[in-house]
Amino acid sequence: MQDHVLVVNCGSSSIKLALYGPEDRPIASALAENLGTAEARATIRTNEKTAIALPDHSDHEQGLAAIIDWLEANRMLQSAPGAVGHRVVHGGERFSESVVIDEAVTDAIEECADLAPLHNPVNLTGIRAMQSLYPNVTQVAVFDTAFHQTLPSHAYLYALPRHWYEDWGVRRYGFHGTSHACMLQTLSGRLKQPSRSTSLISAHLGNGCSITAIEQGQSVDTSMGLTPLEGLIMGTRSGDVDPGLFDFLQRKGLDPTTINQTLNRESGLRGLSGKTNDMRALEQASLDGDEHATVAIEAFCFRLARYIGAMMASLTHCDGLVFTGGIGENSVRVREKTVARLAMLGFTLDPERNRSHGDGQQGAIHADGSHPVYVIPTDEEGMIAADARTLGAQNV
Ligand SMILES: Nc1ncnc2c1ncn2[C@@H]1O[C@H](COP(=O)(O)OP(=O)(O)O)[C@@H](O)[C@H]1O
Ligand SMILES: CC(=O)OP(=O)(O)O
Ligand SMILES: [Mg+2]
Repeated sequence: MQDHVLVVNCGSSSIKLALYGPEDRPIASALAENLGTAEARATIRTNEKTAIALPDHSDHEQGLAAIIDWLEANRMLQSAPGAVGHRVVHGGERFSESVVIDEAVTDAIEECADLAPLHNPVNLTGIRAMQSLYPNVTQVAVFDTAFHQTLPSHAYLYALPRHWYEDWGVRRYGFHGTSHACMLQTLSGRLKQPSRSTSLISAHLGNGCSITAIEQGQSVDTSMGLTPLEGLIMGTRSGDVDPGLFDFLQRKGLDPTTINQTLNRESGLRGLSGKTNDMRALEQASLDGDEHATVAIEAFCFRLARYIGAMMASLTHCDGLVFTGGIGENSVRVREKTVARLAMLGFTLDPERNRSHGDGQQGAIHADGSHPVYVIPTDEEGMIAADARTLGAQNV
């Protein structure tokens, strides 16, 4: 298929959109933020960055329409795209690969909304908006959960009454699968070996953070669970807490919705620092002597190191520990502090390699004699575009 491909990732109040040219070359990306508020705005990056005006209180549909109008007016998209790929966060147990969206698929995404109330409803909004803009174009869903459908039952079952799983689907699903799959693909390419022979630990550290053990090309353990709240400390999410906390807080007078919102939006780095969820800002604050910022970074790295240790127990072999996502690719300090705790497991960084690969370029950063450690940029949009193009071509 020689057409353009659009990739759409709808968050609760934002849209990330990427436009790919005929040879899978990224041509433009757009970010619309604060949707539904008076501060709604969008920026488009091509060779340069352009801010575009959005009507007050623009919703997802208006935001998408404004971005697409701009791309058309600036001749980047001269006709309808060949396919649109959508990031869908929760696919439950139903989807182990990307699919062409039809009514049965949108129904299934809606059924999973209970499991990802912050993500799936807005993902559907994005799908419906693009269906109404481009009714004749193939729309493809790419699920964060799909790559983790290989998890063995000992890894995905919680130690809870069995019927909660059987009746309600209470199990660990895992997320960021597209990014972890990207790490598998990139590392295999780098090591010049097939994916099915590659084993690694992939740490995706963005606003959401998760870590996955991949054994011979398959996800065998991961830190996120029923929802994207479990596991590592994240920008605004707590990660693991004692389940006894819920009863305690309810007895303090907090209702379940408030508790859930607080764990998702006011916790993690933001909660610990009392300041921000932005790792770069925290690093600066810590250098300026802010003790809460220093503790937040320390806690983040401590939890991450513990999880890396746990993931080692899920593997029989490890071709590498891989850091990715905005923090994983860019934070020299997080990598340094985390790996410093892993000497007993055979990981040591080379400080100069760690620093020089801190600019987001792919590369090995371990000291000679250490188990391998890599920094590899993630490309979730590129992976989604590739699936959309393949399925779009099969669907003409
Ligand atoms: N140079 C940097 N040093 C430290 N942290 C960084 C740097 N650049 C980006 N980050 C952090 O990366 C995080 C965002 O990651 P990103 O993968 O872009 O997020 P998202 O999950 O929304 O795609 C933020 O905490 C940001 O501060
Ligand atoms: C699933 C998830 O955590 O997504 P994000 O990192 O985009 O918040
Ligand atoms: Mg990202």
